[in-house]
Amino acid sequence: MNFYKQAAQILDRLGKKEGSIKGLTLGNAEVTDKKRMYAVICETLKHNTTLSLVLQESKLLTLEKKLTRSLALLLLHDLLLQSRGIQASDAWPMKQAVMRHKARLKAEFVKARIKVGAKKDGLVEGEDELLLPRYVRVNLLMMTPQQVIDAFIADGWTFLSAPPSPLAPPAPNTFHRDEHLDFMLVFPPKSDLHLHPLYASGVLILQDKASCFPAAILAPPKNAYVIDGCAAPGNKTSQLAMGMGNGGKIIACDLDLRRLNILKRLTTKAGCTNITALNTSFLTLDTSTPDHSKVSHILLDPSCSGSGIINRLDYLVDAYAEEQEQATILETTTTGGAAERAAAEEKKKERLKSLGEFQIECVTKAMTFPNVRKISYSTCSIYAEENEHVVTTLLKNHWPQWKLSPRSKVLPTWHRRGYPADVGDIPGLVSTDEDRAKIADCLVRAVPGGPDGDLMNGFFVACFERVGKNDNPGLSPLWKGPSIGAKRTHEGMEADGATPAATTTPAKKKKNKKKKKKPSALVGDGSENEHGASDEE
Ligand SMILES: C[S@@+](CC[C@H](N)C(=O)[O-])C[C@H]1O[C@@H](n2cnc3c(N)ncnc32)[C@H](O)[C@@H]1O
Repeated sequence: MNFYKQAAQILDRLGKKEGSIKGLTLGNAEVTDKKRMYAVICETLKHNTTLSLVLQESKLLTLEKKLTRSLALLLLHDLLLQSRGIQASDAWPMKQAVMRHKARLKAEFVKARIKVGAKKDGLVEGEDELLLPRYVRVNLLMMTPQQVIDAFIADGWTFLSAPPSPLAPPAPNTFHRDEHLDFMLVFPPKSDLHLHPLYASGVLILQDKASCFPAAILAPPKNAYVIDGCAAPGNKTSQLAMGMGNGGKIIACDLDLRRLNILKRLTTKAGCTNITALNTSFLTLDTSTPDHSKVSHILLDPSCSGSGIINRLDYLVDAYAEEQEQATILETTTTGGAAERAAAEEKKKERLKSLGEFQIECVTKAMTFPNVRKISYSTCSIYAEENEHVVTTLLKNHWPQWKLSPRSKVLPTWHRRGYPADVGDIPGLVSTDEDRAKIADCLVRAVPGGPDGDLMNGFFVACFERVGKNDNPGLSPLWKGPSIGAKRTHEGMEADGATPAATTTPAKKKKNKKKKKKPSALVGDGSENEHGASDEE
């Protein structure tokens, strides 16, 4: 069969979620040139936002009725993004159908690139991927950052004592430590470390910087009982185990058995020994079992739109499947006009609403564990519906039992915080711009891509703390001020012997106790809770 036709069939099947990219390409006996097929499918998905825009603006599918959407995307990909062009005979009618509009398609491509480059839907394609550094988490269960640095220097790499300023990825063959997370090293974009012996032995973990934020913020003490509620494939679980020095217990729960098996494999490779994997819904966990009733910390990273993720294939497939569905609605209606576009927009809104409801349900469930004190909630979404809106609803429903951890405990030196305009009103508690700014300051965001973004995936984290019997939840609007410009801290660095962000020295604690506590409303004040100890002890 013609290569493009077969590729189009594979895209259609991916759109219907009938298999994985690898399964339908590399694992497909009917595909002869498996490597080429895998590459074409991945690249077309990566550039799907731009190519779909070209398709829409050029009206190619209306002008050339024989072309299907998936075939057109593949041919556009090769025409517009490959120097060798479409690899098919000039006599092939489908190639002719595209080439007839070559000039228009190229013009639309230039426009689409500008639009998409300006972060359409938060997905930054193509070139932006090249700008992202390769972030490496050093697995402190196996080696210290300094040992890894020395190993790379011995391999001929140049170690930079500070990150480039202004913010940029390191130059080729140079690397540096991350300025916010001490266990993280930053390498040039596209550094392929998969064959490095330290990667093979589980010392190097290739994990985006933003994805390390939730476990660093939750920072459970070494002997804690912890649940990672939506855990697979397990990068955050293994980071938790690292921070706890393999002490205590982590219950890693995921609904998807295939993904949970990946978690088991990856956490074993990382030398984690305190993890119990459970293939079940977090929402149905019995909170009264002996183990579950000891749980003090919960990490929740539930399914989300993935709209902050730059070019990760599973998210690209999801986005493609959704777009296929919407495009089918538009193409099967006679007018293809405003009403259908509005319907498609409505559908997207409904999806975000239902994701938001699921996310709220997850955190609400977490709050029912009898001894849970701290919950980190995160998404890799750029949408307020899954981020600030979720936080507002949870605060509305659960204050004064739960409040937000203050900025001083939530990556205080990280500059990108929540968006005040997206924090909703809470009658009697949050109504002014000042209130919203204070809530937003407790939240962490990362803007995807670069150069205007944070050179990582888009991300969001909030941390909730249970208000203890002796804590005064306060009355609006008396939050304690944010600690902007606080000293550099070492979040999540317990295993390395460093002091986590919220830890105070015993002397300071005594002093703090004497001070009359300022009442705070929805934002915690960073002081001790009812258990009489900070989490990091
Ligand atoms: C964003 S991913 C988690 C990524 C993971 N935290 C990591 O860092 O590797 C969301 C996960 O939630 C799982 N999930 C969805 N609904 C769930 C539920 N009700 N209970 C447990 N897991 C669920 C999905 O299978 C998926 O693996």
